Amino acid sequence: MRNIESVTYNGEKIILLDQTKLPLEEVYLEIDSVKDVWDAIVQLKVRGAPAIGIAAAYGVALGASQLKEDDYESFAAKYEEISAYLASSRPTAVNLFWALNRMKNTLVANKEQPVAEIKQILLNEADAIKKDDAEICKSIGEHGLTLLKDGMTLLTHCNAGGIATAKYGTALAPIYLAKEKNMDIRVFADETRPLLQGARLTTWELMQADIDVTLITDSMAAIVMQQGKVDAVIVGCDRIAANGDTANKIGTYGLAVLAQKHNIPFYVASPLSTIDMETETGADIPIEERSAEEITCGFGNQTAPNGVKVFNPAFDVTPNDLITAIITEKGIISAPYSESLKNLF
Ligand SMILES: CSC[C@@H](O)[C@@H](O)C(=O)COP(=O)(O)O
Repeated sequence: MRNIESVTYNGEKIILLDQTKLPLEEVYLEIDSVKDVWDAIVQLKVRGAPAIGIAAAYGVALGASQLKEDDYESFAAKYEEISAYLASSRPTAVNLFWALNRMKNTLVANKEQPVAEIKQILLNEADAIKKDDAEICKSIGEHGLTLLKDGMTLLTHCNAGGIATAKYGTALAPIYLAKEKNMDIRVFADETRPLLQGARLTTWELMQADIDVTLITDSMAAIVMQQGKVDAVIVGCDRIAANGDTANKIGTYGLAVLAQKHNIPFYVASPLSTIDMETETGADIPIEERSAEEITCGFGNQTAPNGVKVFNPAFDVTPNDLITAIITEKGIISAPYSESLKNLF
């Protein structure tokens, strides 16, 4: 598998794979300001819950490294401002807040160190978050692989692959590991309106790895399931509430309903960093709403009348009773999720 890094740090700048340019161009941005990290997250140049967390961790570490304050109190006050700013970029993926929290804990744990030292410790912590994520994704892949059999066809939505994480992805990790074992796994990739993460990113990633992928529009998921062409659905997620309700890219809930109707298992792949035990149910998960133009004028092509009213939620919530199992780095869990999730921590 080609190692495509969506987020790296070269000692001076954050290097981001610009996911808005894919699949036509593989462009890497060199970022040296917190504002540019914020913009990249908002504009989905870097996207996918774990990758957003990694980018925010590097963002806050980079911002801290540029601060002039050399006493801890004033340094920490400025640090808080940077962290709060990055936290305001996108509301749904809990990994953003999880990563900023881990960084803050590192700051506080090292408050007795000289500020110059703390700056390096923060950069090291961002590196550690990224390194951990690659290992976590591999482990999700290993657990997920136990659910796959040679010859299976999976359906996935959005992009929960390597470029949405440090490596391997979450939903795509078992598929990559199956490929390493020469298993024959086929994938239907939903286009994923309106920003086409499935069409642009998942197909690109899987084709790079020589995995058999077939692109369908979101509205074709029903027919491929009805025709018996799908053995399981596997998706990533942006936040799992304490009762197992799961927020993921808009359209995921509909897929889960369809999967139930057709007796197809519906799997969610999730690192523990995406599980939010402080959010009780899906109703409490903040759902990002994005601009009308993403629907009326997608990729610069106007497809709706000027002034039309638009509703554009970026995520929906799949109720826990539609989820066959959640695949984590610590193993596969199933209902009742309130108990099985609690046992993971
Ligand atoms: C491993 S990525 C999991 C999720 O973040 C992914 O499925 C998803 O919904 C991404 O949405 P996006 O808006 O592209 O950031």
